[in-house]
Amino acid sequence: MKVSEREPEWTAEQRRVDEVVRQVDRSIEALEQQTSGTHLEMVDIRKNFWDDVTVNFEDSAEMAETFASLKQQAEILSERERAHGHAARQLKTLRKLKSSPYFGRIDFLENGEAQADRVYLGIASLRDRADEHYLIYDWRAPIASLYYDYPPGPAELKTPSGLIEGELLLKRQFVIREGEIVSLFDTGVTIGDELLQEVLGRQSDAQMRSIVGTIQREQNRIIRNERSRLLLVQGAAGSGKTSAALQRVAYLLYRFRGTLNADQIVLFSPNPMFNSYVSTVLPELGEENMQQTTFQDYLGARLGHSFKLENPYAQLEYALRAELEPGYSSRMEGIRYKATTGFVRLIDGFLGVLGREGLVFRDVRFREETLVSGAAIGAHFYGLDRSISVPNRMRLTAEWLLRLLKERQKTARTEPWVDGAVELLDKETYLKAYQTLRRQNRQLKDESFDDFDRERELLGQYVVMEAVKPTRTRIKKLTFVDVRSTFLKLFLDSEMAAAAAAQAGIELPGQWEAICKDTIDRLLVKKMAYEDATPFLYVVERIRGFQTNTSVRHVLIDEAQDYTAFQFAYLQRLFPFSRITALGDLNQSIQAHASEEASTGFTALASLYASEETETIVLRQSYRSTRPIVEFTSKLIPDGDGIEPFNRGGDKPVLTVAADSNALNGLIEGRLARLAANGNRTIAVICKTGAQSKAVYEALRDRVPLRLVQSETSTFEPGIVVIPSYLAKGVEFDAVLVYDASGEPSGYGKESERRLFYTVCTRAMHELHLFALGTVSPFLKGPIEDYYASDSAGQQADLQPNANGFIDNGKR
Ligand SMILES: Nc1ncnc2c1ncn2[C@@H]1O[C@H](COP(=O)(O)OP(=O)(O)OP(=O)(O)O)[C@@H](O)[C@H]1O
Repeated sequence: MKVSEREPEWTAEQRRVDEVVRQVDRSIEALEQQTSGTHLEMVDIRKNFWDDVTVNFEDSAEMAETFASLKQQAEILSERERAHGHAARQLKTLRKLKSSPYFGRIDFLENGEAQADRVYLGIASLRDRADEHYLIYDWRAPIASLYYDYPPGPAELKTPSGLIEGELLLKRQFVIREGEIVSLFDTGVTIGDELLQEVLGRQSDAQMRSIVGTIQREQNRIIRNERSRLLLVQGAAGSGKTSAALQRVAYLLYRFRGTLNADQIVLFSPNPMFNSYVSTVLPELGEENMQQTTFQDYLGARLGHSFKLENPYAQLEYALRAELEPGYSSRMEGIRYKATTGFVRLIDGFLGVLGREGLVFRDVRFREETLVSGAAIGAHFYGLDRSISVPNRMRLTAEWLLRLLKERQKTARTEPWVDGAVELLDKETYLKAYQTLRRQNRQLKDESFDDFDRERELLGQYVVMEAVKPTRTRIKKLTFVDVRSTFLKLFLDSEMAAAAAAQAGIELPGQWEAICKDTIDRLLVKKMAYEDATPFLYVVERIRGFQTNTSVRHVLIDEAQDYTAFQFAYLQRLFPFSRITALGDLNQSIQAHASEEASTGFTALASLYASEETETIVLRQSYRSTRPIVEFTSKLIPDGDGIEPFNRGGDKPVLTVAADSNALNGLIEGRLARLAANGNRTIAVICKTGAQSKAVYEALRDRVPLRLVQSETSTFEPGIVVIPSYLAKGVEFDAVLVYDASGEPSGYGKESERRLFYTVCTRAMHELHLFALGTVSPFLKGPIEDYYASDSAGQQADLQPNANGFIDNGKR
C-alpha cells in the first residue's frame, strides 16, 4: 500500500530521514578530519622516511640495526595506509547513506515484550551520537533476515543464543534520493511488488545494480547460506542468480569480517566483459571486489606456453559453423563424450592403470650424455612400493635421480671439458665463482686462491655445479615424466584404453576410434582443444601432484551449466578448503558439449560432495523481463511452465521477416533508431556467431553508432552493441534485436540450437524484436504464435533510416 505524501506518516518519516542525514553529516565531518590527519601523517612519513631511519652498513651489528629501523618505519607507514584505506571506504559508504540512508523498516514485537523494536535497514550500520542506538542496521545484520523472510504477522529469528519469536507489526519500504523520500510503501507481503515494479521498470545502467532493498526470500537463502560445502542454485533466466551471488559475497565479507577477506573469494565468470558488468555491485555496497577470473584464464596459466590453447568461444564458433568441414562429426562426438562423467571415470581408470604401468619417461641428460635412460627411470618408478601414491613415487624417483646426479657431479670435476670451461671463464664469472665458493666454504681464505691447483680445483667445482643446474631443475620439476606422451597413450594405444575402461568398469563409447584420431591429430601438433585442456591438466596434476590453492575459502561459479563434469572435478581439487556456490540454468546450456538430455557437469556436480554437505535451491520467478517476454520465452523450452513471470507489463515480442539481408539491415536500422529515440539505454543486436556479428557490424557501422563485442572485449558500456549469442549470456539489455530468427543455418533451425535461442531471447528486459531472414525458425511455430506479434515489414512505426534517432542516444 502506497503511503501518500499528505499523510502524517510520511512527514514523520521525512523528519527522521532529516535527522539521520544530519547525523551522517556529523560522522562524515569527523571522519574527514581524521582522514586528512592520517593523510598528512602519511605524506610526512614518506617525505621523511630516510631521516627517521639510522642507516649504517659498517659492520653486521650496525647493519642489523639499520634493517630493524627500516622495517619499523615501513610498518608504521603501512599501518597508516591501512587505516587511511579503511577510513576512505567508510567515507564512501557514509556519502551513500547521506543520499539514501535506508530502504526498509520493520517493527518487531518480541513475545513477552511490551514495546516493538523499530529497525531501519540500509547498506551499512549507523549509531546515534551517544553511540547507544542503531539509527540504521546493516542489511546483513541477523535481524534484517526478518525483513527479507516474513510478511507482517508471526515471525521468528534464529540467533546464536536461541530462537526469538514474535510478530512483525509493520513492514515499510522506502525509496529515498538525495535525502528526500521519493516513495513509501507499507507492504503486506514479503517484499512489496510495487517497489519491485518500480526498480525493474527502470532503464538499465551499464552495470549491474545491487538489489539489497528488494532481495526475495529464496534469494536470501542463497545469500545467507553458511552451512553447505556445496550450494547449488538452479534458477530460471533472469531469476537473480548472479545478483544473489554478488550479494552473497557482500554478506560473507560482513559476516566473517576479520577472518575472511575479498582475496579469499573467487568468482568464475563467463568472459571478461561480464567481469566489467558486475564489477560495481560490491563497491556500491561498500565492499571490495572479490577476485574475478574466467576458467579459460585459469587453464591458460596452468598450461603455460607448451600448447596453443583453444578458447571456449572458438570451440563454440566451430560447433555452430563448421558442420560441412571434414572431421566435424568426430570432433563433436569427442566434445560431447569428453564432457560426460563417463569420461571422468575413464580417465580415473587410466590413472589407476598408470599406477601399475604405462607412464612414459624421458631420458635424464647431463650435457650431451644420457645420465639415466627413460627405461631405467620407469624400472625404478615401478619398482617402488605400489601402495605409495603416484605423485609420492614421483618425488621418490626425483630424489633418487638427484642423488645420481650428485655422484656424477663429483666424477665430472676431473674431466677434460672442465679445464676448457675454466679457461674460458671471464673476469666477472671468476669473481662470482670465488664469491659463491666462499659463501659455501667458510674456511676458504683469500690466499687459497693463490694456490694454482687449489684454484683450479675450486673453479672446476664451480663449473660443474653450474653445468648440472639445468638438469637438477628439470628433475625437480619432474619433467622426466613425459605427460603429453602419457596422455596421448590413452588415445594411441587401444590396449591401454581397454585396460582403463576395464579398470573403471565402463564401456568405451561407440565412436571411440574416431574420437581418438581427432584428438591425436591435434595433440601431436601441440594444439590443445578446449575439451582436452581440463582432462589433460587433471592427468598431469594427478601424476605430478596437485598444486592446490589453500587460501581461497569461497568459490562462486556463475553460468555453471556450461562447465563439464571434468571441470568441476578439477576445481574441487584445486580449491580443497573452499566452499562452492554454483549457479546455473540447464535451459541455457549452450556449450558445444551440451547434449540433448542436458546431462552436463552441473547435474553431476552434486555427486562430488556428500548429500548432507549439499543444498540445492531452485529459483522460479523471473525478474528481468516483462510478463509478455517471459510468457513468450517460457514457451521455447520444455519445462517453461514452471517459470513464474513477474507482473510487469509491456508489449509482446515482435517478429519481422525480411526477404534478403539488405532489407533486413534496413529494417534493423529503422528499429534501432526508434528504440534509441525512445530512451533505451542499452540495446543489443544479438547474432548467432562471431562471424555473423562482424558482418552485421560492417553492414551497419556507417549508418548507426554501434559497437562490436568480441570475446576479448572487456568493458560493458551503454549504447548499441552487436554481440554474438554466447557472449550475451549472463548480461541483459533494455531492448534486444535477434538478428536471424530464421530456420536457416544462419539462424536457429536445429533442435540443438533451441537453448541458444532461448538464452538469446531472455536477455531482453523491456523489448524483444525478432528478425528473420527468409524463413521462420521452427521454434516460433505452433501454439507459441499467440505469444508474439508478427509485423509484415514496415507496419511498426520505426524511424526511417537516417532519421535523427541516433543523434540523441539519451535518457527517457
Ligand atoms: N530481488 C530483486 N530485486 C530487484 N531486482 C532483481 C531481483 N532479483 C533479480 N533482479 C534483477 O533481475 C535481473 C536479472 O538478474 P540476474 O542477472 O542476477 O539473473 P540471472 O538468474 O543471473 O539471469 P541469467 O541466468 O539469465 O543470466 C537483474 O536486472 C536484476 O537486477
